[in-house]
Amino acid sequence: MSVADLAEALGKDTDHVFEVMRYVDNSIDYTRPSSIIDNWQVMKDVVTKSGFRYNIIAPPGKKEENVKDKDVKKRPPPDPSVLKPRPPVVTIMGHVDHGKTTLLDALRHTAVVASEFGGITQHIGAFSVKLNSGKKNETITFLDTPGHAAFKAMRARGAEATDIVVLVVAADDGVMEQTVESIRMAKEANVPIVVAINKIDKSDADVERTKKALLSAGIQVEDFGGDVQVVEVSALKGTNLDLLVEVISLQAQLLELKADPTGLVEGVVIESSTNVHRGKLATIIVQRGTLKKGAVLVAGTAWAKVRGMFDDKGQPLLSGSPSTPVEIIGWRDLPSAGDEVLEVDNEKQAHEVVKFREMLKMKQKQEAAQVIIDAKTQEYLKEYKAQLEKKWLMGRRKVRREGPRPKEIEEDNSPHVSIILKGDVDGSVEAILDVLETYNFNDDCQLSVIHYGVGQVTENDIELAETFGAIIYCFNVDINKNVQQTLETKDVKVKHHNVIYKLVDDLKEEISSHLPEKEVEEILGEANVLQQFEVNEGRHKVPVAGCRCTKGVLKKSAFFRLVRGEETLFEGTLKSMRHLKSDVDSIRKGVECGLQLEDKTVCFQPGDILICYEMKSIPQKTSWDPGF
Ligand SMILES: Nc1nc2c(ncn2[C@@H]2O[C@H](COP(=O)(O)OP(=O)(O)OP(=O)(O)O)[C@@H](O)[C@H]2O)c(=O)[nH]1
Repeated sequence: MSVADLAEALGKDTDHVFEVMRYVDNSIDYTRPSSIIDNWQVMKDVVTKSGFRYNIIAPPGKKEENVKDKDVKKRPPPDPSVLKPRPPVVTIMGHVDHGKTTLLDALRHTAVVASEFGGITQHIGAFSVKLNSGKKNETITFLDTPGHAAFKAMRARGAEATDIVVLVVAADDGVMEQTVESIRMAKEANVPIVVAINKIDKSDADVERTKKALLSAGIQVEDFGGDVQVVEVSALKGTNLDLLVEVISLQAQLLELKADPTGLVEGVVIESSTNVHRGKLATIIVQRGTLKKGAVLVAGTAWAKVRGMFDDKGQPLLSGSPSTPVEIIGWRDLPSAGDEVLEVDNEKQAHEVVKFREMLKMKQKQEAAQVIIDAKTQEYLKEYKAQLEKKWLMGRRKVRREGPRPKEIEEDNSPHVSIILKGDVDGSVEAILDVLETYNFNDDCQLSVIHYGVGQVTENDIELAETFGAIIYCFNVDINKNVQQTLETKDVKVKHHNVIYKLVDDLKEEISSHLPEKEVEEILGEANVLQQFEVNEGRHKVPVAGCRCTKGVLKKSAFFRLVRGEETLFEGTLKSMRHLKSDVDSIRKGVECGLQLEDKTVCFQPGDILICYEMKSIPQKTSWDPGF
């Protein structure tokens, strides 16, 4: 930072910085506004002496590039003329243990049996069931992740992958908590329901009761005149599964499900996993376009160049049309279930999209972190202020924040200085208060901070100052015209400062001026005792010191101290001062004289010293050392 930069950061001019630097060590080299302050301590000192506080933060990173929106979005809705029928995508939902997994297994088994390839099914998150009857090539796609958690997760990401919900309700158990929850979620997503009343093979199965309970739960069962189809099945025994598939197919026909099989692929990730042999895998359901090998896909911040596609029987696929679950190999990163899948033109675009999305993600993370940091800072500041208040109240004996009551002032004649402190920012006021904290009341003058705050001087401040006889100290704040007018009618002192140490120096002077004057000795002269005489005073003989003035002057009216070696034998006034035979008022250096003390009992010896002094009153200075 240069001197000019620092001045700007402080909201001052460079003269201010140079002025403060006069009181800062090692700052002699910084003579021009462009001088770079390379000494950290100098920087800190200038800041604190200016009444600010500093925060140490990491240097700002590279300036954010002005990145263009490189994201890729879904295409606008297709022209109805290009739409082709597509299979329904079905999710099975229901209460715990009502038989979702068993039903899926049974349906998958049906699929295997019906499959022309045969082979072993593998779990890829979804599978297709070919209908035995009906139109040729008619299939249903089942999402192989039962339970509403998966459904919820998909919806939370805005992926409406499901066309029909099969609600499994165990006939022995009836409608339970998660049955109701599943109904609510399907309704919210506006997805039609087909009910599979399961476990009808069980002896305690009660289909009628279950239907009634469903009706109460808001399902318009067809037996009761509603439009929701109900199939009674046994997933375990395989009873009525064909019927269930037919009913689903019927429901799908009612929905007239269609999709655009042309153009760039759009889809949704159903499941993703890593396989030691095959690498990163993800099953997607194509929703638009037809997926081909070599296509480049983006899902969240992951991308893939499709190296291979497989169906749920592990058979390689050449293409994936809408509603078909396809397992894809070729992912560089694993996408997450529910991620929207979009085909892009080439790898370069995939890179750009991913980079852009990562940048957005990072930004969101930073913003979220900033919110937390801001909240923490606020919390810290609040705590800091509370502590400051507490500190001031505790330190009242030293420096009274509240100051004395007006009545106390009238009764209390001991020296005190009351102040009101107004500053431009919290930091400066607190910094000054911190300095005032170092004031030591041993000084015999009490310092009271009647009031402090941020902002301009107000009428209220003036009123307070008048009541308490306080001085208003302004740090970097002005007084507006109206307040100035009020001020002119009052006997209130206002002092302006914009450098802390100057404000403190001023306050020191103010405090000093309130201290009582101090009595000090002023040595006028010194005399050596040559011998003791005795003179008659009435009937008594009194001792007189025969001396020579060796330093300064001896004044008769002044005080004298008789010193013998280390010992002081007398302190007081003279009875008489003579030179030869005559009384004199003073004796100069080199002149001999006879001095008689007020105390006649004091005897003299040659070699004694008499010191002549006067008492003088001098103004006191406060001993307060604020540390700078
Ligand atoms: N008798 C009979 N038992 C069944 C039937 N369907 C499922 N079960 C049994 O009910 C129990 C629970 O079946 P699951 O398929 O695991 O139930 P789920 O709904 O998938 O359970 P969660 O995965 O825990 O939610 C198992 O012991 C099944 O064998 C059925 O039609 N008849």
